[in-house]
Amino acid sequence: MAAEPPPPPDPSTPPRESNRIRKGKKSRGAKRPKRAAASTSSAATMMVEDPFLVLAGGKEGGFLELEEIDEADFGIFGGAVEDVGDGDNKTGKDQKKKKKRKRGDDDLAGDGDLVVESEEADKGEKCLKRKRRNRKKRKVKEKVKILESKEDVTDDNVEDMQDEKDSMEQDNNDELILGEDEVYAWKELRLHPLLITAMRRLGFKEPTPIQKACFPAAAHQGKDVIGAAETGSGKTLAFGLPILQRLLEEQGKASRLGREDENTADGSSRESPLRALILTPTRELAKQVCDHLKEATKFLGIQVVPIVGGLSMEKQERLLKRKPEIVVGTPGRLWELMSTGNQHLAKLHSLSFFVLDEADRMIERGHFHELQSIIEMLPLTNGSDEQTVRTTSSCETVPILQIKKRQTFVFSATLALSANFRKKLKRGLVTPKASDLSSMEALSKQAGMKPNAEIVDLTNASILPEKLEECFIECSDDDKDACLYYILSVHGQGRTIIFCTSIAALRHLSSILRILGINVLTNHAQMQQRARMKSVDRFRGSENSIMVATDGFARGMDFDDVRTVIHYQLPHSTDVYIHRSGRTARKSLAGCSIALISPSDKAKFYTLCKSLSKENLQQFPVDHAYMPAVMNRLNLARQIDKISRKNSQENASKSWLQRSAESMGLVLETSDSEEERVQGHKQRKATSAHLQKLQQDLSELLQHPLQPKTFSRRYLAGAGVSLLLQKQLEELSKSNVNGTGSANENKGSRFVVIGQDRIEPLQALQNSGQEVCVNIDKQREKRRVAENWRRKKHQEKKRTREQKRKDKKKAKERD
Ligand SMILES: Nc1ncnc2c1ncn2[C@@H]1O[C@H](COP(=O)(O)OP(=O)(O)OP(=O)(O)O)[C@@H](O)[C@H]1O
Repeated sequence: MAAEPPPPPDPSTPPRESNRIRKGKKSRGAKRPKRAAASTSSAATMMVEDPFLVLAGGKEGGFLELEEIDEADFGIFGGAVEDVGDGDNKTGKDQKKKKKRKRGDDDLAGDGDLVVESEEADKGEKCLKRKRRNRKKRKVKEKVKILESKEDVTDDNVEDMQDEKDSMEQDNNDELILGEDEVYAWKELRLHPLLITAMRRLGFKEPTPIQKACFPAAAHQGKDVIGAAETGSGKTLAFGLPILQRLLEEQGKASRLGREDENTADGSSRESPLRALILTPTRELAKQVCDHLKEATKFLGIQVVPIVGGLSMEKQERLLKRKPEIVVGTPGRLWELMSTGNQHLAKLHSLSFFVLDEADRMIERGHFHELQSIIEMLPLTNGSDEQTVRTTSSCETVPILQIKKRQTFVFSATLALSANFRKKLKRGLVTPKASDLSSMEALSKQAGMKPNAEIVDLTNASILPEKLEECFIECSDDDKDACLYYILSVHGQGRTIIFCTSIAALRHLSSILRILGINVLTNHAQMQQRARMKSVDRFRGSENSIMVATDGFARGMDFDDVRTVIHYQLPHSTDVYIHRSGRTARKSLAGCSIALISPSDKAKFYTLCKSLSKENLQQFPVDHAYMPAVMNRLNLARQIDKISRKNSQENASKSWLQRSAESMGLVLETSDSEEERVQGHKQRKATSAHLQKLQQDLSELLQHPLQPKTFSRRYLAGAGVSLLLQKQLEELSKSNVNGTGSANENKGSRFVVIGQDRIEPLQALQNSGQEVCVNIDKQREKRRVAENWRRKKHQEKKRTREQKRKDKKKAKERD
């Protein structure tokens, strides 16, 4: 097993660097992405004291404690727990601001000041309000939890709970982003009023095409749905909203019939049966779908819980005891709980929705057995449309509701159905064997898909996001690290995902990048589930975070504004490439996907381009002047990595030997002679000194921003001087005028480093990317034409030479 990556060489190492202005035309960067703008002015003021400060990278992401993750998952009202931490500090600041405002009023500040102050006052007030609300919500949640855990719920308690819920609803109204008349499109769909409010709160003005296409069939006509649309198109709510609509309609019916009161009085109001079971192929996706649905069900009193492997089973059993209506999980853990007789999961007769998300992935090897077992547990769906469920278990009463037949939703980013699938379904011709889940058709049929299912296929030839810009860099296998480091340190701005196909490559890469002072997160199948969830949360938490992940991360994960996706290794299939690239350019934002192509990747790459019908692709512009500096650092990092790995492997095997000996009650004796021991000691000392030296050298290099070979400290380029640079120059000249004349004393030896804001990969590509033909057939044709031309030329030359020789010979003979 590979050792854990070693820590970075020096904690003081600046995490990431910025370009510097240099002589020549390369100072592009006049256009800046919006997000960087906020930091510009503060960075400029920092520069005079410590020019390198402005070069420091982005802020670290919030590191969620496990308990926090758990709380966020399992909130009663379905909403994620809002950030109420460090409230004291912030409140303190707010109070200070308030005082300041008061003083400002008294001092009768100028107009501009007043505007700023009143804006601040508004902000402060909003902030306080939000905090009060959060505190209140927390209290309510705690109270509800306590009440629910009590076995004897009294009428008073129930009334209290209702009051608190009412006040939450009031809060809900306060949080609305959109006005009532802005959500006309949802009303047209006849979405439940409470869901419309939820959409207003989420700021979702209108349904996405897949939601619009699925909702009427699923919610109003009660049909099964097979849905396919590009990644990031809102598939979660496409199946989520019909589920919530029906649950809310049934709640409404029940309360109209006065049954809710009855149930509440006997304390079983929250003991609802399982109504929707959503299966996802990965744990991360399950958590994401769950969080997304929780967002939508906030204030609705519908519980959604995630059931995934890798987390405590006891805790999940406790969660299921709360009888959540919606369970989102992965087949493995769900089946584990079902097969051990979990009562809530066993009540599948009450199930109204069975959902398979990312179904194409689900049918890949690995999930077969559990998926098959779960599907076999499902009651048959061909009962009557309206069946009354009265089943009771020994200890619980299932509310008597008119439960319609179960609906099946199968969603995916790609749709691999035969042209006559619907006909086959209708005629009952899709008759998979009991164990056949190898295709979407067989899976859909086995899951109970009915013949009148709605098939919504919004995929088209190019299912990659519209605003995605794809490009590639041609390099040797060995240079992939260098290219990657170049992108991250020269351009790297914004959230980035680096995809590897193998865990070994991921480990190597993340270790090297960390040694180079780039703080990367990792996510792969051999990590502990909690660690994976933490890394996802940290990735979400910072807008400059970098994730190195394997393909498990490629599907369905939804992050705000991932700016760049880098394919360090090419995926094995076009499908995975689409999913990987689809992590960026979501929600109509632009994004960039860069593939690193080594000679051994070429054939695969051309096939991929062909299957995506791409004739030309842009080449990412790499400024080779940076490469010597990149290679310097990389060579040091590789040496450090090699030594550290060797050391940690030795330590691991030594401690294993010791542990084994101890467990057998043996004393470990070394067979080494005294001389060998001394020799070994000396060698270790020398290695450690060498390691230290390497680390020191690297950390010295990392203290300076990466410079191109042609960089001159004496001259500034006139063109393309960015706003940040202009401000820094202004500051610099001011500080010189203000009497820090000592700088002039020794002009030759002193220089000032000026931070240039970086341009992100997408912008670099747009500025100077070059289109290259990636159609292998065309390339072959071109090569053949060129070859023919060369051959012809060669023959022509040969003929001329021959002719000349003959002419000479003839001339000689004549003489
Ligand atoms: N109607 C809407 N309006 C605006 N944003 C929406 C709407 N519906 C969903 N979203 C947002 O779009 C993003 C993508 O949604 P979702 O994760 O459901 O996409 P997806 O199709 O499942 O993607 P993937 O195939 O990658 O899983 C989410 O952040 C979600 O909040």
